[in-house]
Amino acid sequence: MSKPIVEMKNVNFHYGDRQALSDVNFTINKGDFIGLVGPNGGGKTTLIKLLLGMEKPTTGTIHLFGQPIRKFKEKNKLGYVSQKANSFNRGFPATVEEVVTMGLASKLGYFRRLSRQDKKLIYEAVEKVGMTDYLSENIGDLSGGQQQRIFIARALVSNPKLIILDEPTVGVDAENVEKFFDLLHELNQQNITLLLVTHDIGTMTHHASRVACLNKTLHFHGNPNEFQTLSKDQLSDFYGHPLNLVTHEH
Ligand SMILES: Nc1ncnc2c1ncn2[C@@H]1O[C@H](COP(=O)(O)OP(=O)(O)OP(=O)(O)O)[C@@H](O)[C@H]1O
Repeated sequence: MSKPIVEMKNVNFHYGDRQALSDVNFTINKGDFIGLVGPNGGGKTTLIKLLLGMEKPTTGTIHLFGQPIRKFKEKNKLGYVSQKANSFNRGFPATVEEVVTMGLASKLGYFRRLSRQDKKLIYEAVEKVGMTDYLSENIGDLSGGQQQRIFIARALVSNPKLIILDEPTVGVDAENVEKFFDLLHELNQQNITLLLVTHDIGTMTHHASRVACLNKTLHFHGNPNEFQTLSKDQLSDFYGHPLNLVTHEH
């Protein structure tokens, strides 16, 4: 079996006196589509910051693509779509094409001319997310769900192997959430590994291949069917408060 893409071992993390992560052992294998859930303040964003190298574990180790994280340099293999990505105001002066082009910034520097190959990458990424008709529109004029697609395209231009998404469907209506998950499914079929932080447990369990539940430590890591069969008491223990798991019939 190939090495995991992400391997966290005995990871602890403190913000000053506050422990945000405690003895986290977590692996992501190639081809996984992991839904990361947990209560507010459970440490999901902190875990992402560690994977992106924005914070270092207080103790414990992290390997990315088989390398210790401090030696890992192939940043293009990691794509990131943040929670606040879809909050551009109307009239924000950048077109869809310009926003997606920013995904090549680490390769190009901001002001270099685009080569024909760069343009091809940009158009292919926009096509993959089904937004070709919107290339010259202002990003601020798109809906939250459409903006989120553009941010996926921006992540796709660097040809990432793992995309991390932090609550990408906040503020997106139910119908478009479903379409968004369909897009994630397609990307996953094209060999892109996904780590999705979400509070939308019902929709996620229909699409993810594994579910991880984080409340300081990893309380559950298994397949969505097992997650759905957890008892109310088990879920309440994980979440620190009662939780009704609402799943949607398909
Ligand atoms: N910069 C910071 N300084 C101090 N404490 C922080 C900081 N960022 C987060 N925390 C604390 O660390 C804990 C984990 O926070 P984190 O944002 O990782 O949780 P989360 O699971 O992403 O929450 P949510 O679902 O609400 O986004 C919380 O107790 C939070 O208050």
